[in-house]
Amino acid sequence: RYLDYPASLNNGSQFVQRPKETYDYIIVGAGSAGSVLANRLSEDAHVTVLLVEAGGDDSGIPEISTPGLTLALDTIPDVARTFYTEPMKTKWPRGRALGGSSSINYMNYVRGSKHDFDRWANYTKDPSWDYAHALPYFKKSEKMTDPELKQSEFHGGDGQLGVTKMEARSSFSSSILAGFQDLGFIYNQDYNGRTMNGVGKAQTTIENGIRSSTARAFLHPILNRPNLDIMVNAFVQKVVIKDKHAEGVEVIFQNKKYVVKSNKEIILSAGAIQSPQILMLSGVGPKKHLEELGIPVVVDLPVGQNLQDQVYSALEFHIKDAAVPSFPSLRQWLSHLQYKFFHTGQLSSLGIDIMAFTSVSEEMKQMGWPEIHFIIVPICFTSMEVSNCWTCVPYSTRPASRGYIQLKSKDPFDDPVIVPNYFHQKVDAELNYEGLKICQKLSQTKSLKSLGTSSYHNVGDICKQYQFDSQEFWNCFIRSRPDTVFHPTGTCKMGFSGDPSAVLDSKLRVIGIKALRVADASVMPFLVSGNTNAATIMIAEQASDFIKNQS
Ligand SMILES: Cc1cc2nc3c(=O)[nH]c(=O)nc-3n(C[C@H](O)[C@H](O)[C@H](O)COP(=O)(O)OP(=O)(O)OC[C@H]3O[C@@H](n4cnc5c(N)ncnc54)[C@H](O)[C@@H]3O)c2cc1C
Repeated sequence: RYLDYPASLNNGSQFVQRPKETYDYIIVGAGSAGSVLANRLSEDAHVTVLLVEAGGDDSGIPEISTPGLTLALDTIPDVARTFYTEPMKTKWPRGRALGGSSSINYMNYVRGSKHDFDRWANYTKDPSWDYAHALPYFKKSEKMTDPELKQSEFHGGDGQLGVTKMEARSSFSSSILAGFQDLGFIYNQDYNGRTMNGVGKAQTTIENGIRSSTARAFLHPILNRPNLDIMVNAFVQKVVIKDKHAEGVEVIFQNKKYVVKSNKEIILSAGAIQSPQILMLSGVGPKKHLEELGIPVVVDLPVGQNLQDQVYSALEFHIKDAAVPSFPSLRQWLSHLQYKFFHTGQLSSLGIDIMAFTSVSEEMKQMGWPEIHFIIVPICFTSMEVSNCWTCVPYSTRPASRGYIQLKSKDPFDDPVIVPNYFHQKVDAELNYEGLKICQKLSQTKSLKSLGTSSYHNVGDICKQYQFDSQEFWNCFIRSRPDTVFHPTGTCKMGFSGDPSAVLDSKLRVIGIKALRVADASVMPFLVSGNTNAATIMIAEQASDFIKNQS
């Protein structure tokens, strides 16, 4: 079966063609977390590190490096692997190249609230995860380029990950900024600072107009480190565990199977879908489920449970003045030239310039812990209309619904079963409804009206059995078209000692197995109040120190 596995991205000579028999550390997956771990662990010249990535080299693919071409990534074969949820077929792409999902994501740099990290620390009973301990790790990896924010106590300027603060350059962006303020949102100049609530300019993982994926930030500068081997187009099918000790990994590479051993530790960073899949294929997972598939059980753990993902139903609006200038050929040509020579202009960003956060309940308002995140996109998704249309995406930041991931079969190349249970908890739909009402009001503000924002673009024929604009109507609307914010997490959850729902201890060690950790988005016990790339990078920074300090 593995002979069919696609390997079409570049497999350049700087990558390993034949792995050594043994390394000190083996990292599975070169995504947001794995790239950081590879960099930090190989800083010590006395240890050897192998990084194994299922996808290929990310360099030389303009759709990855050029922020304005992100949506065109859909047309590039093999930079992503697309999974589908059940029972509703929502598309879940995951990056499959160096940089993983950070090579295909929308580059919003949102860390989450300090309350999110304090919640992790309270839950795991481990202060390493509280905000006071997390903040230095966020700052460590960050290379903030905004001169004002760079001076702030909340930001770092000397790290690897380029972060830029967007400008409200177009009349559309400045109208959105003003529109939220018309609704009473305060202007917040840094949602990654003291508080998240309010409206402000987006921060993005872009440096000098180029996507700062974790591959570009953490791997490209160290490709020549002699103690770091990187295998691309190499697929790990399981961890070899003997006497509850992780000894090595089985890797499929160029149609051959290799068993590579580790002297110290194996770290799974294959993401929230594939880290639990690899664990289950290795015999670590829910006993009954593994037995049904005939997989010998090594440790009975709730792997794949606790799946959390943010979900939304968005509203799209027509607009008279184009949100994104349309691309007649001359303009397109100039835009490409401008980008080629200066890395500026329309192609240097994805056009998401403004973000807003709000709380609904009085308690959350007092705490400043946002319950809804608004992402404003200057195009319409349902029709991919790039002009005269904009989208308001409101999503509940900390959904209460929980789903799960299970194996479909023993075949490592089979997609797992993904059941997100979107809107199973009523409160998630209620918050989406609150968000949609704010989107409606936003479209009616003086600032948006002056641009000619008019009727809805995506309401159409849907839910016609209900009176338009009634709560029943919106309830039906929300449930009939849920879409992912692309933030699956929690499927290898860390927990407190004795926690029956945990897969990992609070230092990210797989419970009951020696020399095996997980470090990626799957370890989060609860979603953060925003996007997940920054928090995943922070997790990898912490994990690197746990490993170096042998804690
Ligand atoms: C379309 C999209 C838009 C997003 N937008 C944003 C955004 O704007 N801001 C934000 O903060 N977050 C965003 N995210 C989410 C964010 O990018 C992810 O949460 C984050 O990248 C997850 O990091 P990770 O290390 O857990 O996994 P990944 O980055 O997905 O890395 C996993 C890696 O492991 C590799 N792998 C998997 N299985 C194997 C195997 N068996 N053998 C070898 N290698 C394997 C994969 O190929 C991949 O490279 C977005 C995600 C997507 C998909």
